[in-house]
Amino acid sequence: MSDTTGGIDPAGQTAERGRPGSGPVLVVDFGAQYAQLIARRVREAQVYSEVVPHDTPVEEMLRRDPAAIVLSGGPASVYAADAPQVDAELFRSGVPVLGICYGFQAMTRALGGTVEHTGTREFGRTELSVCSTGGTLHQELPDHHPVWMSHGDSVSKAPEGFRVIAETADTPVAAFENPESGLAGVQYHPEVAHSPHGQEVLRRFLHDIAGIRPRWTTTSIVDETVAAVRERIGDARAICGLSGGVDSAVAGALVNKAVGDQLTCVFVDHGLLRSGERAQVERDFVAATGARLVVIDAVEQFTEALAGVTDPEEKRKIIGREFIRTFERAARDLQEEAGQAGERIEYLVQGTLYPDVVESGGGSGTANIKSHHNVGGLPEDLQFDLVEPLRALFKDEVRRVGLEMGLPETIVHRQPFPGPGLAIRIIGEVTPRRLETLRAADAIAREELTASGVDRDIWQCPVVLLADVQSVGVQGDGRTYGHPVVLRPVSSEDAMTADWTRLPYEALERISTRITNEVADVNRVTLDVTSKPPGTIEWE
Ligand SMILES: Nc1ncnc2c1ncn2[C@@H]1O[C@H](COP(=O)(O)OP(=O)(O)OP(=O)(O)O)[C@@H](O)[C@H]1O
Ligand SMILES: O=c1[nH]c(=O)c2[nH+]cn([C@@H]3O[C@H](COP(=O)(O)O)[C@@H](O)[C@H]3O)c2[nH]1
Ligand SMILES: NC(=O)CC[C@H](N)C(=O)O
Ligand SMILES: [Mg+2]
Repeated sequence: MSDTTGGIDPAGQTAERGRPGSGPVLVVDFGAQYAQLIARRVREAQVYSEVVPHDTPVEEMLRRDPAAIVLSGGPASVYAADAPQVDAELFRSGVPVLGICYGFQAMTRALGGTVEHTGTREFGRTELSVCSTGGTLHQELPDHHPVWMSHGDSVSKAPEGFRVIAETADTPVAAFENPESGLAGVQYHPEVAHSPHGQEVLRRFLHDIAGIRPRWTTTSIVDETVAAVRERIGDARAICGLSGGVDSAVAGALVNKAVGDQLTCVFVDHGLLRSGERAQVERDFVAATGARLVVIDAVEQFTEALAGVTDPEEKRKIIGREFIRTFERAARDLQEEAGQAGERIEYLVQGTLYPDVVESGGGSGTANIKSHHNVGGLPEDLQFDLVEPLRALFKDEVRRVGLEMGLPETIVHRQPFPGPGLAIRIIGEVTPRRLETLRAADAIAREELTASGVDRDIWQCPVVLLADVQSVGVQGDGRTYGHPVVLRPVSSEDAMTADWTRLPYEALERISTRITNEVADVNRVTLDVTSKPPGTIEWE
């Protein structure tokens, strides 16, 4: 992925002990539930971090000049025939390594210690006893404190040269370290919120054992990304797909800062937008950034391409393709405008975030849940070079970068709206009439939610039109046979998981009454009370 990031690996996270490592902290993913969470916690300790799959060869990892490596947990048993292994070469490279759970066990095995299936299993909250020999990882922590466990195998003997620094009632080797070689491991999960001292343990490893200077701050993200983008784009020209959402606004602002008016932002009106969206984007973004913006009318093109299509993945792929065709058209127009002096526009900037990548099946061994139009929905014949400076980050991280760049709260705290727009909120074929119905219902819901002051409590509230479902109603003493809409209010930190928001009944009542009174084809309003997982936020 490094070739599409626009290069946000910060330089200079050097290990003070003269070890290599001006690159990121690499989290090696052994199929963990929490690999991204580890990377995120490392970034919270102000050290840049990215996840790599466990089958990445050691030489390839070392080529990135990692500041340290964290081996994640995973479902396998280290001694199973097909269990993913750690190449012992890694431990000879001098790069500091922290093993977590499976990573701890795999590290033990690679270094000559013993892992056993002892029959003891620990799941959930477990009390950790810090050994009297102390150790760097648990320095200044209480002698007994809770940690989160999830394992069936245990380390029964630490490798030679390692000091056991913690135990639990059932696990005699719950953590070890060899700080002189920059190596340490823990059986528990320091990355989860249920290990209340976990962040301190990670910090000890990164700052004290690995000797990395904490310098990944929003200021450094901005400076380093701007420098990397400037180097990547050089004198060339670029366009940025701008949606009015926070991700593309921040990506556009970063690139604008890097290359100024070599960048033109392109907003596509595909006819799948919400009411008033186009005008709002034209007004707010230009006012906030001064960047150059062109608006392309592609309503007819998208309407025709989507005619007759009902399958969600097919819709997403078509939308991804048509977005790119529209960007190509915009690039051609801009080149023609510039006349002979204008060179080909090679770069396309997108506000892609990590959740878009992982849901599109772009993580290591992760399933394709849905093809986000800007990742899994891209056509194979894509001619642009992608510049995606936020590709490793989560939205709350991006919001902090946006604030650092001085973008207004109206943009930074805007609720997300998916690129495929209302098309993935009409269950069934997308037609102009159905779009109009949904647009009207959505406008009412948004208006009422804002009026009841809950905008900042919810992540977003899609309104979904069940266009292929009809139900009988009675309105004005007459029978109606209309469509239901679904309200899907969710709360979330990063869209990877979400809960349904308990909205005030009064707000729900006003939304329901107004939609059924004011929107002709809708005679029923329902509420989606499903968390994610098992549901997703959007219905398609
Ligand atoms: N109407 C549009 N015109 C141009 N580009 C778009 C449009 N919609 C989406 N994109 C591109 O697709 C990317 C992904 O969309 P996505 O909705 O995830 O991000 P966003 O709109 O920037 O932020 P948010 O998630 O807050 O809505 C955007 O960052 C942008 O580059
Ligand atoms: O730009 C986008 N292109 C897409 O194809 C897309 N699909 C979902 N989303 C948004 O991503 C977040 C997670 O959504 P799901 O729980 O439905 O997967 C939610 O915020 C969704 O609104 C998209 N955004
Ligand atoms: N969460 C983990 O990494 C578990 C490791 C290993 N599968 C065990 O059960 O012990
Ligand atoms: Mg959006």
